[in-house]
Amino acid sequence: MFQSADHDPFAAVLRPPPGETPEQREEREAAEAQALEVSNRIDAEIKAAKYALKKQKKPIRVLVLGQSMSGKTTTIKNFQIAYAQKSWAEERSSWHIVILFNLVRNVNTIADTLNEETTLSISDGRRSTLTEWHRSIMFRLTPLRRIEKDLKAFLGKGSSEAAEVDPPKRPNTSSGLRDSPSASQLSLQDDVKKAQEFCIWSSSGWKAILDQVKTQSQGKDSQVPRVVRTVVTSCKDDIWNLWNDAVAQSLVRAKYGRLEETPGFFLNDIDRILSPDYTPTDQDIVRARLRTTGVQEYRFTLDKGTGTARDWVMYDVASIRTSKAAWIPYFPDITALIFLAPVSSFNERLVENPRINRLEDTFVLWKTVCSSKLLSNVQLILFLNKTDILARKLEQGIQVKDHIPEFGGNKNDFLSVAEWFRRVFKRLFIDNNGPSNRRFIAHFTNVIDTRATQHTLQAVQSAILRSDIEEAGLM
Ligand SMILES: Nc1nc2c(ncn2[C@@H]2O[C@H](COP(=O)(O)OP(=O)(O)OP(=O)(O)O)[C@@H](O)[C@H]2O)c(=O)[nH]1
Ligand SMILES: [Mg+2]
Repeated sequence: MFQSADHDPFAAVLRPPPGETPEQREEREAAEAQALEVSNRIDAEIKAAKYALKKQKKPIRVLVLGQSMSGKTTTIKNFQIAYAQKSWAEERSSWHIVILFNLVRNVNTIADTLNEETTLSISDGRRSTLTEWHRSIMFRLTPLRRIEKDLKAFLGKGSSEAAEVDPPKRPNTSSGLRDSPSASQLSLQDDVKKAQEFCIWSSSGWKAILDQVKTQSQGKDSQVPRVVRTVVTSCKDDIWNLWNDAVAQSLVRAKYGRLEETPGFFLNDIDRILSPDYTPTDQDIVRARLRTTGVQEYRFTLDKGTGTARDWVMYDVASIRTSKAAWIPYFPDITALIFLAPVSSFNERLVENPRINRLEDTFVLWKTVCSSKLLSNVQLILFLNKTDILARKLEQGIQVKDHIPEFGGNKNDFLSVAEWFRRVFKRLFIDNNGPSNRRFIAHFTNVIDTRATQHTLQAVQSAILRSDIEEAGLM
């Protein structure tokens, strides 16, 4: 209800005193102005102190580690979906060209297999399983060779797999990495030399590549995405017919197993991807494949669930295979390490060294991480990843014991196998953890399932924050 000035206590206080002389008025106004100035100064000081405090609050640093193709970058994409929606939305359309590149590679992989069959049949002196129909389709698909080459040039290093390129070499850069190891780490000097490659390459992360795509799409190379779309669209029927041909499928299966389960496979989505109004979905983006080279740094502000915002820096550490942990001293102040173990790889061999089983290689890397004294205060979080592919392989009857003899006569169903793998990782953790009192934390994941992964990330966030608080001695 309206109150008259007579009943308003503030109006009463602020009203000039009755009978105030002009001198008294001047004096009063000067005092009021001074009081206002002091109040403004205090406000500014509080603001500056708050800002300094915020700046002082160190970000939480998380290493993401695992062999090539284990799902490190895909895990970080999930963090971006959860905590950096704006930049995720901005990048969405740029993924289109990466997805087209993946699709073109799928087609050329099939064409390579068919070419091989032609060569082999000639050298074996037998009749090829291919017909004139195959040959004419392959002829019409030859422009896709040139398209793949152009796209590789357009997208840069990340578009070639590790086996296709020389190991990266570059001088060290800054961005949160230590310039040189401390005195206590001098024994690692030799390894450190080899670790030159573990520097942050701002030029090869997916963000840098997408920025480049954006810039090039506006500049002189702007015709590349348009030409790619036009050429691929003109080949669409041939691509679809070839992919659905029984002879081609059996040759591809004999060489690669199920091509549709390999990373960056988009042939079954060709209609959708080539439709004029196509925009990549979250699912398409997490399935797209771009290799990471060197070490990439990603920053997020995480505030969901905790009430207070906190900056996180995540390092996507690619190209790590060495069991000598030369790279460790380069990452100071790490709170947690997310380790990606692709459990579906139990029947695969390393591309770089076909004598080594991929999962056994992961066991070795995990052991190195668990036993590292430099990481002894770092909370380890294990993602037993690619469980969807593991389940499919076991359903197809692939026997774990044929590839990992220690598995022996255990049951070959998903639950038994997954639990057996978890126990192996846990045993390696316990045996190599030393005096550290950190807990064993493991999650079964399929990081291309963005919904399920969001739940895992919440648990991961809580575990990491808890570890950060414990380290600060607040618990
Ligand atoms: N089906 C399935 N695919 C996955 C999963 N995790 C990752 N992928 C796919 O596997 C491919 C490789 O994943 P990345 O995240 O690029 O692997 P990475 O560890 O970053 O590999 P590098 O950059 O070579 O070190 C991508 O095409 C992903 O979509 C998973 O849990 N299930
Ligand atoms: Mg990567």
